[in-house]
Amino acid sequence: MAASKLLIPSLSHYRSLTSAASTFPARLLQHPPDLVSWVKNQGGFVHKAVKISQDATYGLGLVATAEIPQGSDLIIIPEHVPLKNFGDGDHPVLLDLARQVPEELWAMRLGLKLLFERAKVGSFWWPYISNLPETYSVPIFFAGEDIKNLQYAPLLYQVNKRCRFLLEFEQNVKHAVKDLKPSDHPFGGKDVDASALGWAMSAVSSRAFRLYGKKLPDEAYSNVVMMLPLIDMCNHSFNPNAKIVQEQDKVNAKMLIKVVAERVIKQNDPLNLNYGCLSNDLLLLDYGFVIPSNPYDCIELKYDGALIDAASMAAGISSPNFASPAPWQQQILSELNLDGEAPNLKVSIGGPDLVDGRLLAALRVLLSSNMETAKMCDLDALKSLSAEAPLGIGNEIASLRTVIALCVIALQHFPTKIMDDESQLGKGVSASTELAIQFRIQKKCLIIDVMRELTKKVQLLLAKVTDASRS
Ligand SMILES: C[S@@+](CC[C@H](N)C(=O)[O-])C[C@H]1O[C@@H](n2cnc3c(N)ncnc32)[C@H](O)[C@@H]1O
Repeated sequence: MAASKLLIPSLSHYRSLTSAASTFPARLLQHPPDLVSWVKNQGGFVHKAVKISQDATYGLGLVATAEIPQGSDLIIIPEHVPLKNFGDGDHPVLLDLARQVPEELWAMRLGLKLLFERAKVGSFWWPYISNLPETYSVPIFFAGEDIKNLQYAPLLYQVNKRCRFLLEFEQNVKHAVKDLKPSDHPFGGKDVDASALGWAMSAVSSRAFRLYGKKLPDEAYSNVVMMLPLIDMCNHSFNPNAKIVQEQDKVNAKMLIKVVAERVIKQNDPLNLNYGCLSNDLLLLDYGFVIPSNPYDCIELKYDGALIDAASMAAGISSPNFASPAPWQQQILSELNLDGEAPNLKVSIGGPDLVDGRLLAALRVLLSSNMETAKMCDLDALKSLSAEAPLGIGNEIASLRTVIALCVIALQHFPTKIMDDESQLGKGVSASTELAIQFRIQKKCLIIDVMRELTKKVQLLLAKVTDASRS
């Protein structure tokens, strides 16, 4: 839903950690060491036709300088090269701080290790770290105005949460290191403020991969988050030409991490990995970019009887009863976890399913007056948009029209229209304002696309009703 007025903390007023370099995107060192050579010197492999290149939109990336056959190894890095989380023997103060980080902000844990290595004189990973971007385009660094420019409350909530965490964690870090001798100081005596913590968290969230770690007693593998030097120069595509593979080295049984060509890669093609089937919310929060027409993007709504009653009435349904369901309907809502002791009221519109299955099932059931049919119907069929009108065509038309009306309400919550957004973009705005406006344009386009798709479905159903009444 669109944003209400919130007091939004932001890290934008914090001074950058280092002086600005002249190249885009600025790196920690203006002339960092060559990463390809470093990986090779560490016993790694880099295909001779793979080079680092610069792109105006994506920053640095990897590109093929000649055609590369499908199945070729592109990069191999040995086990000691990835930057991983602290182990038991590591700095006790940092281990303790890492334990204070909530699970959902896992990137901060590895971020502490990254800051530790960044501050350490002679760090093994300095050739890698010095190649990292100096700044990130994630919304925690947006000015307050640009956070508001996102116009979408669930994302504002997440940005707010991250900013508050970083401001509080800054105090914890300061407290933890204040009485340490210089030789014990984990950051070489350097001040680590919320901006430095935000830099590290963003470096990790935008570049780390979740891979297999150690084999567990039950023969499964643990999950480990790692930063993969050079491999993390690959940019993202939902239609990637490369993938990451883990393999055991035949010589010393150590784990190798490889990037392999998934198909023929033509000369001058960028090497892309799929970072995951992520919504624009996650892409923006963790990586600082959005994908136009992202098939995994969606809008989040709260399942709320009064809101759905309003939507149903707007859709022309005479007396909907979402706010006061019958006991048998309430029973099905509980099975959908939309009612009961600890319901999950978060539902979504958009993404591959178009309409959240739980929302669709609830609409179908609450708009049905036929208890017997509804109770007999399989829950999976009720949740599936591709199931052919499981509770009848009239019920299906009413359900889909209600979703369309919910879309209209969601659209009305945005303070500006797409036309306004586009004209603002046309005037020339800062990079973060542009990103925020692109984000909200994409959300609005998504809603309109869903409405279009559902309207088509309603029209097909209406045509069926007309055909049936003629015959
Ligand atoms: C793993 S790094 C890739 C290397 C990075 N481009 C660099 O300059 O170091 C991920 C970052 O690359 C950029 N990026 C990757 N894929 C992108 C895409 N499809 N569109 C826009 N930016 C992208 C974003 O800044 C993202 O945070």
